[in-house]
Amino acid sequence: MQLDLKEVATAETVKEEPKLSFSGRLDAVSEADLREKGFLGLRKTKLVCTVGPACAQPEELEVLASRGMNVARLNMCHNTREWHREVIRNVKSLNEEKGFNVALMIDTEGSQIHVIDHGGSSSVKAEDGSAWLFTTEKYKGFRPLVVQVNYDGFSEGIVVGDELVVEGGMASFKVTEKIGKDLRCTCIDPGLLLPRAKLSVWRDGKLLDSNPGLPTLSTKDWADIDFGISEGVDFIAVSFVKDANDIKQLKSYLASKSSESIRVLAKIEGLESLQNIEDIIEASDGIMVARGDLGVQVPLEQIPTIQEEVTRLCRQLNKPVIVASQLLESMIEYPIPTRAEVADLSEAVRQYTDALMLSGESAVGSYAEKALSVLCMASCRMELWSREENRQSLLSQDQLAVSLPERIAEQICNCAVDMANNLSVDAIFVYTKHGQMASLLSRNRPDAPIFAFTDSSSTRKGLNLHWGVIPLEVPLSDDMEYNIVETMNLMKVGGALKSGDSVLVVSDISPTSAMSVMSQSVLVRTID
Ligand SMILES: Nc1ncnc2c1ncn2[C@@H]1O[C@H](COP(=O)(O)OP(=O)(O)O)[C@@H](O)[C@H]1O
Ligand SMILES: C=C(OP(=O)(O)O)C(=O)O
Ligand SMILES: [K+]
Ligand SMILES: [Mg+2]
Repeated sequence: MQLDLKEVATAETVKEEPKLSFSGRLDAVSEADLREKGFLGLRKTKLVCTVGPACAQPEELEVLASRGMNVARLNMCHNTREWHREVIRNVKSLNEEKGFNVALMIDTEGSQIHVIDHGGSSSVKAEDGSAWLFTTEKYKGFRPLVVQVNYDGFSEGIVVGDELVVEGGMASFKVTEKIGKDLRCTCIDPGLLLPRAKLSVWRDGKLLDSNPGLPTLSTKDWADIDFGISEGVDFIAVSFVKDANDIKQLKSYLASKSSESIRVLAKIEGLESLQNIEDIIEASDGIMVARGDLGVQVPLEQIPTIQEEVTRLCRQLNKPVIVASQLLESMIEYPIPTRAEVADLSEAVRQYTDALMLSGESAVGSYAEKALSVLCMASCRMELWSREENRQSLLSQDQLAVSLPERIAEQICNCAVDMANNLSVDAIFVYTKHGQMASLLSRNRPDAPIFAFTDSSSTRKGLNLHWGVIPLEVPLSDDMEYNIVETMNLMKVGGALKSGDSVLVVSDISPTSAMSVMSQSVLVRTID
């Protein structure tokens, strides 16, 4: 259906509505990218950066934001709440003053067992056959051959003969004696002990659940969550999720605090989370494949297939997924990545992950900006290749929805993307309240970018994690014609839409009952 835009724009039926506000403008980065590279040049894969001492100053955050950071992650394992508060406020000021749209994520510490900073040099070598004491005693300073462990109950359930493995294999120790809560051990696999290195316990080649009594969310985590609510973050990533109840519990807490708009992400980093993976994905608003701790709990050679399977399941169940940890680890120290790192992150992009994440590369590394541009360039290159190879046509998508209105929305989005690809439209516009149709369009990984117009600031921030979606906040009217004309004008003013461009339009802003079938629409417009 081809419509004459000029005719629509001058039609008398157009109501007087408030003009689109400043926030309705395209974010500064998409606008610049669009001008430089055009619609098809826009990056689809989203980028998450962990903020640490190396990038926390406003100027440093601005560099990351202008280079494409979509989400700033704060790892609550480290530093003080005051420090994190300052970062959150700096990011929000940047958004307001410089027109960025960076969302904020806090990541809980969770109940993990790790080595306490030993106060010595940044790493300590454990020699083969050397005798060590793992203790819960609290002391300051460095003692040779003693390792301080953070959790008082860490040795419960551990017996003589068990193995303590540091960071998934940096070093291993055999338990030779239990002395109260402490363990005497012999190093059987020499290596390095880094500050805060994580510990796992193995018996007869099998991982033990060494902290069965510990809740997924500790008292400190709940305090950090309250902090996140009061600072108005957009995402909470929950570490060491065991089952769907962990997520449901947090979501009902958020609802009780009228903060249900905060999205809850489940981090897949333990054996139990893998056993309950489908339920966890269904209960959460998104997933992080946390390969760091996953590598402590499962043999490393299983991680690639777990990543691919979790990524596939997330798209199937229409939840955004982040592939995280060690993507460009060598860039913490060096200005260029290894070829293997580029191959690894490109593989995640080829699997159509929604987002990639930097950890130490941005938090403590010397080359955060360079690492981010490696992610940008490698993602764009792989996205282009996937388009040219027509890889999305290989994607099989089983039906997701159950109720009739949901099935209709899903079918509209599947067909709309098919149509957009076949017609080679320049852009897809979707008008959306809660982001549902924007995510259903994204799920199909279309060639054209999806501009999602919403009147909810939390929907806008939430959509920051979805592949190929550029969210904008605008006042929406019940009059669809008005919305279309205003947003087309908005995009024309910024120079994003030009004469001859074609746009496919989808909407879910009418009531979402079966009665709304008629008002959910797909149409294609050519700009004159
Ligand atoms: N807010 C922070 N303050 C200080 N250091 C941080 C902060 N966030 C991250 N880091 C540092 O960056 C490293 C990588 O971050 P991340 O992968 O999130 O943590 P972890 O190593 O605990 O899994 C951390 O080990 C820590 O040294
Ligand atoms: C992202 C991860 O979690 P964290 O950095 O909090 O340990 C991970 O383990 O890969
Ligand atoms: K964490
Ligand atoms: Mg982890």
